[in-house]
Amino acid sequence: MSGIPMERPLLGEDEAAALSALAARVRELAEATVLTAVGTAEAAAVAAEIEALTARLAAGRRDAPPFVPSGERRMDRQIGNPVTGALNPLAPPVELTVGSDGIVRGEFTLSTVYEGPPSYVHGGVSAMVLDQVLGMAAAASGTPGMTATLETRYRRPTPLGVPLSVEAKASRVEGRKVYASGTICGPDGRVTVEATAMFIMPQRFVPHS
Ligand SMILES: CCCCCCCCCCCCCC(=O)SCCNC(=O)CCNC(=O)[C@H](O)C(C)(C)COP(=O)(O)OP(=O)(O)OC[C@H]1O[C@@H](n2cnc3c(N)ncnc32)[C@H](O)[C@@H]1OP(=O)(O)O
Repeated sequence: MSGIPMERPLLGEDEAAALSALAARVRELAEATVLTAVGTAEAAAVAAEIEALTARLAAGRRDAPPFVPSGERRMDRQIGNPVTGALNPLAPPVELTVGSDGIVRGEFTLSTVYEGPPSYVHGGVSAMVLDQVLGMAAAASGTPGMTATLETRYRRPTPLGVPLSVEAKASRVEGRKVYASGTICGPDGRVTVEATAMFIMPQRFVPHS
């Protein structure tokens, strides 16, 4: 069992917008931190200011990341998600849409905070993005589930700082199992990473089980 409660408070529109704007500033801070060359004294002074700002935010603390009321699909509500969540400074965030053809698509750019090999995206970050997008494709098929397997094939390096596209689709459903596949492409449209995955709806979530 997780130590984080399942029940979540729902954010209103104004609070979601304000906290998303805060997360955007923290994302900028993370990149500025990785790239800064201000010197040790200035870095120490900024660290002290950030410590004070963190204490201000922690003065009112929730037990778990909040949700927003869902749109058409329940999967839209996790605003703290590390891939798509506007509220999460660790998320790029990747904005995804689900087409009437069941294909989940998104465009995103990854900054230097996601660097693996110099000037390229970390392979684990690509896998995380694909896990999310394939998982949403599985959910869009009507059978959401937990990732049971995820296989990635890194065809060529994925560049940082340029627009990337990602898409995925569920290929088949077998009872509680859903199979999905997808790709990340560079700005030239060539595939950099391919993935296939299998998601399983836990027995406890099966209606009337
Ligand atoms: C659910 C709601 C989610 C909402 C999502 C919204 C979209 C957001 C997108 C989010 C995206 C991000 C998502 C994330 O990040 S999810 C986080 C990463 N994934 C996990 O933490 C999953 C951990 N594992 C489990 O919870 C359980 O093991 C699961 C749920 C996977 C199965 O436990 P369950 O008790 O249900 O299984 P069972 O024992 O009755 O077996 C049933 C069948 O499955 C077969 N099998 C089992 N495991 C595996 C395996 N690993 N590989 C291959 N096969 C496996 C098994 O042989 C059997 O086959 P058969 O004998 O019937 O042929």
